[in-house]
Amino acid sequence: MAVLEKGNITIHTENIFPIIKKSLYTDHEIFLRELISNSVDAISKLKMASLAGEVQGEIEEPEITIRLDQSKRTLSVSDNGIGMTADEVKKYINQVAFSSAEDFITKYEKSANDLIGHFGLGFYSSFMVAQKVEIDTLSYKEGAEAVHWSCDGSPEFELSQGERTTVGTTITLTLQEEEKEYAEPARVRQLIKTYCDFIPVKIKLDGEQINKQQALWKESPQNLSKEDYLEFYRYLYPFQEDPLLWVHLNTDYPFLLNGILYFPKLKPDVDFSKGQIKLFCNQVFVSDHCEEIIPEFLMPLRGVIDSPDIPLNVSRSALTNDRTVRRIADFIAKKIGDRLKSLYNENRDEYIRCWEDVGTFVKYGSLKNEKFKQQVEDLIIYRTTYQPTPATADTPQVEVQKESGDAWEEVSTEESKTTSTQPYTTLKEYLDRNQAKQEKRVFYCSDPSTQGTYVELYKKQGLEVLFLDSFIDTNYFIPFLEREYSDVQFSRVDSELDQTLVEDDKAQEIVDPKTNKTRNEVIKEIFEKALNKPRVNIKTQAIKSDDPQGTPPAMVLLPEAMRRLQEMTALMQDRSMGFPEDHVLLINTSHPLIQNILELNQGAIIQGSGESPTAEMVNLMCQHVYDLALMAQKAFDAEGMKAFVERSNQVLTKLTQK
Ligand SMILES: Nc1ncnc2c1ncn2[C@@H]1O[C@H](COP(=O)(O)OP(=O)(O)OP(=O)(O)O)[C@@H](O)[C@H]1O
Repeated sequence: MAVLEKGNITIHTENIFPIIKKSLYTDHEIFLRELISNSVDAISKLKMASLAGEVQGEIEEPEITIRLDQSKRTLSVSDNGIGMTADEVKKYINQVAFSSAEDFITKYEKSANDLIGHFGLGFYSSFMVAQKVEIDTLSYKEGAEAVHWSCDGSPEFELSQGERTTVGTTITLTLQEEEKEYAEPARVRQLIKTYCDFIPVKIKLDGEQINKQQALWKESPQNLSKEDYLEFYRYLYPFQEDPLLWVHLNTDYPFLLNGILYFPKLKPDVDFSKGQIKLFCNQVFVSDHCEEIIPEFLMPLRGVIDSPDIPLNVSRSALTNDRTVRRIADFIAKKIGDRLKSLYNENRDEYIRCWEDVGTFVKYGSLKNEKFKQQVEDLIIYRTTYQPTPATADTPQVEVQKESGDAWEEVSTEESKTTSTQPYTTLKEYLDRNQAKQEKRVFYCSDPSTQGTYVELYKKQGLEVLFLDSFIDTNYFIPFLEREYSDVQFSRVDSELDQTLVEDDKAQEIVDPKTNKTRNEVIKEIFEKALNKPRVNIKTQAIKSDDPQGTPPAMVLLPEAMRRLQEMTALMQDRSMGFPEDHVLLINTSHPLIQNILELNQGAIIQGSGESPTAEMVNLMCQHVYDLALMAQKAFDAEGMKAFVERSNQVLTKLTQK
């Protein structure tokens, strides 16, 4: 075999190999992905040359073959791509690759950990696992001669005449002893499945094709069915619930990007910081972590993004600041917003069905990203007590933007086809509808289980209440809404009773001629005396109702400003907020029970003794009324519960005494 050239690789490669081997790549296995990517490139280059009429005759069906020999510890990757001439080997392997490797090393020597850890050295990453690398190649060019190149990891290479007879390239690695696993068929199959499953060229091992998947994101959405998208999701995320909806991304300007992003059903402990989107580059798997590419608020999404325009051989911090990456992030966010808009506008029932999960995501996105907020602010809906009748139900008009090449699909179930029973509204609709009655006030409920009584009361009086009862609502979204709608007052249903709920007809009626005290004053005094709790602010109001028996005799209120101060203090001290001792006890003077207590108390006064059985009964009743009101707020501790049970028994005994 004639040696064409023997020489030293000119750059300071003594420094390169130890670094390649040790510090740059934590995952040695990626060498195989690099070799296969090069083969795919070579195959597509040959195809292009053929289309340009540069290749004589038909080209073979593209194919990559992997051969393993465990006894010789070799692995080879063969392709029937474009091949290389001796000059090209000199240019692309000896010079270009080494010089780019040197640039690379110079740049990252000091901060090897700052590397994205993928791509960059391409072909030379083979030296992470090989003690010797050989290239056998024959160019497609007319008259080209086969070339053999070999390098044992030292700065010396050898270029000689080769024996290859078919166009293409074979790279053969003689593996280092500690890397011999890469000659095992099972290990190689697993690597191909991870990195190269979606590659559009057949990869064969032992005569069998080992990459099988169709890269669905590269297909035209028009040719895909709902089942195709679901199947693909199930393949990517096995044993997970089906996604709620998805968006197929397709653009080639100003950057090339394809992908399919799915909205999964959110788990309550969703961690917004960890992404599960898979990043591909030309159908080769790159990473499960695209935190630098995807805006944080899109992290709950799943699926695939494939873009050769995402720079992969730069540091993570450089990636975050990269202009194209920022544009890609904006593009994705916009597409997600468009997707939600179209669903909102075209299938509101379906939108509502997904809202519980999608809503958290949309609200979080609005908090995090101003542009996204502007896009979705009219799409944020709230569960409401309002019951629209078909005649008055107004469907808000939302402009829909559509671009060709995008396809929207969603999972529709049988139940979603029936009209939703839970009414939802936007804030704008709420404000418009209630302008006359409530002006610019929004009543909301943050916990239906403890504020149910209050919600009922508002509802009966025709006041509309919104439910802002998710974790994100109470902790972040309500303050956000208050900032956004600074002219609107948001009050929780248990913060105070709206004036429309009370009547003051009887309030000023004098009931004690001796002292000239009004009915309300007397009731207040009775409770103050019976409860003896200076931190509880007792108020008296008559709740308006056609059926006073149906209203609560008393309610515990937590005025908005006071409650927030307490919440904030608790948050700052990093403790959960117990039920505040300072609160308002509102006595509903129109309730028959309060009326009875008043009359009972008057009887006790006539007897002239505070210690009389009647007076004692009044005390017990007042405490009981207070406890029942607390109970509606779930504000009982163990002590309180014990006292309540004991007193209940006492009251029942007294009532049943002959
Ligand atoms: N199987 C192959 N067939 C033909 N040419 C090849 C093959 N493998 C490598 N080459 C040539 O060698 C060059 C250097 O390859 P290398 O993998 O180092 O870098 P790259 O592919 O250009 O970039 P990347 O860093 O993205 O891998 C390629 O650009 C190509 O011209």
